[in-house]
Amino acid sequence: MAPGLSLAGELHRDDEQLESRYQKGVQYLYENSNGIMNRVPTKYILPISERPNSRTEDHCNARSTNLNLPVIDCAELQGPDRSQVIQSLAKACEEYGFFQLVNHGISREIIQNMIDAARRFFELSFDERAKYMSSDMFAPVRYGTSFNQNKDKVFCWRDFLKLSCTPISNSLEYWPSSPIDFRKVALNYANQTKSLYLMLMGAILESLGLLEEPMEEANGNPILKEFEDGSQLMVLNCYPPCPEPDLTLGMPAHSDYGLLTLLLQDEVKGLQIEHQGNWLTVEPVPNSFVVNVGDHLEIFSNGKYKSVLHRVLVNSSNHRISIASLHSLPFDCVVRPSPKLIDETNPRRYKDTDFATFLEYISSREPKTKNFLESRKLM
Ligand SMILES: O=C(O)CCC(=O)C(=O)O
Ligand SMILES: [Fe+2]
Repeated sequence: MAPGLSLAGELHRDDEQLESRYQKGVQYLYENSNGIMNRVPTKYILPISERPNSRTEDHCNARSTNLNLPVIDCAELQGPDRSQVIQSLAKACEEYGFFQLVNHGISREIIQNMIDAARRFFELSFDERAKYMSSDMFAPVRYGTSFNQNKDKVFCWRDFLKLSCTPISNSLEYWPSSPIDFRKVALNYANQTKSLYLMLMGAILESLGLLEEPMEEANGNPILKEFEDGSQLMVLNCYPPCPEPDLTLGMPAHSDYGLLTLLLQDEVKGLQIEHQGNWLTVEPVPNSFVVNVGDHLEIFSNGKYKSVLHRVLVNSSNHRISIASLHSLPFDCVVRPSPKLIDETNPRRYKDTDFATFLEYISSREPKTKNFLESRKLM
């Protein structure tokens, strides 16, 4: 065989080997580096214009600028004099698309147990984690890496475990059985976040003027049948230390697809949101949730509430864990602007959409193209 051909063959094989290594995720890379990974592999290096500190992007980066999000106090939301906090909620959803939720009633223990269970899952051996790898978007459990590992040309520095909770009774038996208490802890956490979401959704509907009666306070939850039957997906994110954090991202800029996301982050910062043309870092507040408006709520509110772009930075010294709980209507439901929010001065701004259209969009999309929401806009 001609030497050139043999060399090409070798290179090809090397590329394949590397590729299959990257498919195993960044925690795998980290674990197998023996603590000496000085450079980030080329696979994770973003073009200059997309790096965290790029100023050539439309947005100027503000890595050192921290943001204290508007704070919504759940105790006030459930108290007798709610009008003030309902107004603050509306303002936060319009201006930031994000808020910090405090006094939410989920105990410190449940929160800490969930973060610990997630951390311990990502510390399991690779073979144990790999049992949950799947490219099926409908799998009740899915372990993977990057954003869309079958499409991304450049990978991001993140591994994830997605747990479908719709309905939990059908999914639970597929969730990881290791660490030993994982299912119990995640189930408890999923149920608690669902109740919290329903309470918040009641307040959001009220803030949009869409509830005939104020929220029922009998058991603290509104009666919102179609929301109760809605979908819930939990995403456990793991961002290991990265040797060159300025060259890559934990998650690229994206918006979340559902109505609301309830995000728990540990004490390590990394989440940035786009606000008035800047990337601002959200300060972690212990025992609170970061809540954000998703694409479906922007559509449902006919553009009044904003589904805002956010991304995640990585760092060279600390692991970061976050847990996102994404809530929406049932998968077979059509999401459309609420008819009560459409009139002559406020024409309909979005097309109807459903979950199948969304899945089709993300599985066919080229990385970095405009987000899904843009494709639903009428003007
Ligand atoms: O890790 C974070 O802080 C954000 C995660 C996120 O945006 C997501 O899971 O959609
Ligand atoms: Fe997100």
